[in-house]
Amino acid sequence: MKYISTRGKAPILTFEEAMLTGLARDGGLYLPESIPQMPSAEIAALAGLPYEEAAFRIMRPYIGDAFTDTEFQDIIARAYAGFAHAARAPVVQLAPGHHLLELFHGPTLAFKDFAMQLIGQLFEASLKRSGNRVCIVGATSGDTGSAAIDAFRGLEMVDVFILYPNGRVSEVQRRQMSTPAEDNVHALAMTGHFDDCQARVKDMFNDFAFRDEVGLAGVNSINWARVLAQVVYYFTSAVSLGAPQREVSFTVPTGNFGDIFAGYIAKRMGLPIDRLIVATNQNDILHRCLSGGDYIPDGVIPSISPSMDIQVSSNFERALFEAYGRDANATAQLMDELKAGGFTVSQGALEALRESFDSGRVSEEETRATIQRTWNETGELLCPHSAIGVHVAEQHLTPDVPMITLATAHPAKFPAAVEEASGQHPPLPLHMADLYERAERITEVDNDLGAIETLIKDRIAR
Ligand SMILES: Cc1ncc(COP(=O)(O)O)c(C=O)c1O
Ligand SMILES: N[C@@H](CCOP(=O)(O)O)C(=O)O
Repeated sequence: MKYISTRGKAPILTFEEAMLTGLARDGGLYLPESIPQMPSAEIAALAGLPYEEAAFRIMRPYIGDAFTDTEFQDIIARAYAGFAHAARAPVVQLAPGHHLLELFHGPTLAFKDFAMQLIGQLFEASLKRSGNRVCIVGATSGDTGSAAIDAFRGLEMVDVFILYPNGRVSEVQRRQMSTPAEDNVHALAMTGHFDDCQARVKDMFNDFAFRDEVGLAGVNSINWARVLAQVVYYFTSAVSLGAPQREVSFTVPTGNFGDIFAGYIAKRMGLPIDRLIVATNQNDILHRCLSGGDYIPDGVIPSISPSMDIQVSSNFERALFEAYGRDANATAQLMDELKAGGFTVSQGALEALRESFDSGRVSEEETRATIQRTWNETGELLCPHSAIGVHVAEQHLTPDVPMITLATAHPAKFPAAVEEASGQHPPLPLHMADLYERAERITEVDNDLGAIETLIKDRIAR
């Protein structure tokens, strides 16, 4: 399996190379040159398998010869051993025809753990073999950073620098990033919002001198391996509700478009998915674009679902590449227009996007009301992001196709918002019970590329 860039001008890579690279050298994102198909009988055979075995069967065709089957199976087993639920990604019923896929049973309580714990193991195996070192730089609105720091803390051949928007993540998220004591992990609180952090990370990838000097790697969902790991739970949840004999739909709380794009890949592989529904908060650029075709960022507004406070949605580039019939020049042109302020999706590409995706936007008040109502009616305490998914899903329920809403984080990551909405205080799980007593280690940085690069080089040299 080979990987190509959405902008068509970067070297074609193997899985292992694409994983260790992150962003392509032409600024694009890597995708497999073709999407492997999973026949119905193979999908049906996933029923009842342990999550790890299903993950192996689904991801194996993408890996090429990077790892032997036994190595890959061991890597997957280690990745999910620390999850607090035997099913890893359990499905619970909220109402007739509406199900919740709980993706928050990993060590840092968000769906990011599914990919990040796996990538941590994949990087370790690959770097041990090559003897190379890498410097991971990531941007986070709260969850990617905590998951990355947990997955890579203490790894000898890896340094991790996470840029987060100062004052715009929840206290639990901040403490998850700032309290690990291992000196290979660094929480950098940057002035600005998430889009600024993500832009500086991309700038570092486009600064080839810096990139090559430090051995830059990325673990945001620009990294194909992140998306791949997230494909698995679309299959396991759909099969648990009767796929492939029966279609299902998914509603996905969306920001950077990585998670829902994984659902799109599952559909392209042959999983019978009817609709993929993008659920946004008040930072609704994706909903506006899917509704009218214009993609024009107009500034991030902080919300009670901070992880989705995003206006420049990285993975939408992958969706556009597919919607334009894999036309790399057209994709590159759109991304140039975005730098200059925004773009309009062509009518044909918009229709192609709408063949798979619907969308909805949820206000702050509706988010709070959904947390409260869901708690009262079902006893399920939702985090604000998951509540956005549930609210949008409820507007798209149909009698014949079961809906699965992705619950992307544990309510305990956002206790203030959840308590205000429901009157319930979500306690931290035992392994994090002393989080508020642990010492924090944070470096404040300005939104200044040169200064951040210098800081990273200095820390690595120590
Ligand atoms: C809790 C939570 N929900 C939803 C999202 C949105 O996911 P994506 O960025 O893959 O669209 C994020 C951030 O990525 C998140 O942390
Ligand atoms: N919501 C994310 C933003 C980064 O997304 P990613 O999936 O591209 O890493 C976060 O919590 O950091």
